[in-house]
Amino acid sequence: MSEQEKLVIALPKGRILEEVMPLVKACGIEPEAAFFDSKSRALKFATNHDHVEIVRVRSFDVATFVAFGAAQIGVCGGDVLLEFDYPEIYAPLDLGIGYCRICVAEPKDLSKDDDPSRWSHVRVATKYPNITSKYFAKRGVQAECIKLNGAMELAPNMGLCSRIVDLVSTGSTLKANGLVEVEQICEITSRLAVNRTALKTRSEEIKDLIEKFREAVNDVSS
Ligand SMILES: Nc1ncnc2c1ncn2[C@@H]1O[C@H](COP(=O)(O)OP(=O)(O)OP(=O)(O)O)[C@@H](O)[C@H]1O
Ligand SMILES: O=P(O)(O)OC[C@H]1O[C@H](OP(=O)(O)OP(=O)(O)O)[C@H](O)[C@@H]1O
Repeated sequence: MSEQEKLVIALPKGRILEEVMPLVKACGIEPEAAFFDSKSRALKFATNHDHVEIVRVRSFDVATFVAFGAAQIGVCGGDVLLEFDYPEIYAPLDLGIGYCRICVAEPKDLSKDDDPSRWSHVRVATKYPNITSKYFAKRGVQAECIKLNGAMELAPNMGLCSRIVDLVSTGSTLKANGLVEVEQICEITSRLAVNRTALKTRSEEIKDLIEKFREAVNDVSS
């Protein structure tokens, strides 16, 4: 079988991977042993199906691989899908994993006398400049975004800005860095991401896989 004909599934190598693998297994897909070997430097893996391959990439890159058709299907956080907003991606299924929320946070001391409804301009450190700008634009607030790729919680303490927009789950990272949540932008879970062209040209196999994931999600939640 040529590489062209293979169905490529892109999975995120971070924290979601552990939660997504039971779903992949429930779909009847088992990656080769190297996938589970932390010493392996391989990035592309065969599976128990000749025509199915798995690539393991960074969470943000899953969306890019799927949008450009390098992978036909993938799993990534709703935060990533919102940030890129790729028209080429169809995200039909909430997988019910990777629960978190996108929030605006600021130092505890600042929050005591702060009133977010009076903001007209904010400088924000974030990994999500598009989500942040859109959110504040809707409220008529001009957002100046400083793009960071991690450790956003450091920014207010180091004079980069007063506020951040980041993912919050337990809240312990905010707390450990003297920050408090002042607004919630949206809730996030991980979703199945499908390339729209592939959905048309390889409709049967992709719809079949979406259905398998749907059943796996239902089985887990029932
Ligand atoms: N604290 C959290 N709790 C629950 N889900 C989270 C949390 N942080 C991130 N997520 C979800 O998991 C996804 C992947 O996050 P992860 O931390 O594994 O990778 P990353 O730091 O965004 O990317 P990378 O490490 O590849 O740069 C996020 O896009 C989000 O949907
Ligand atoms: O509310 P909590 O449960 O503390 O989780 C929130 C933290 O989790 C994520 O960071 P991650 O661990 O992915 O690190 P990074 O984004 O800095 O790489 C997010 O960016 C927050 O820093």
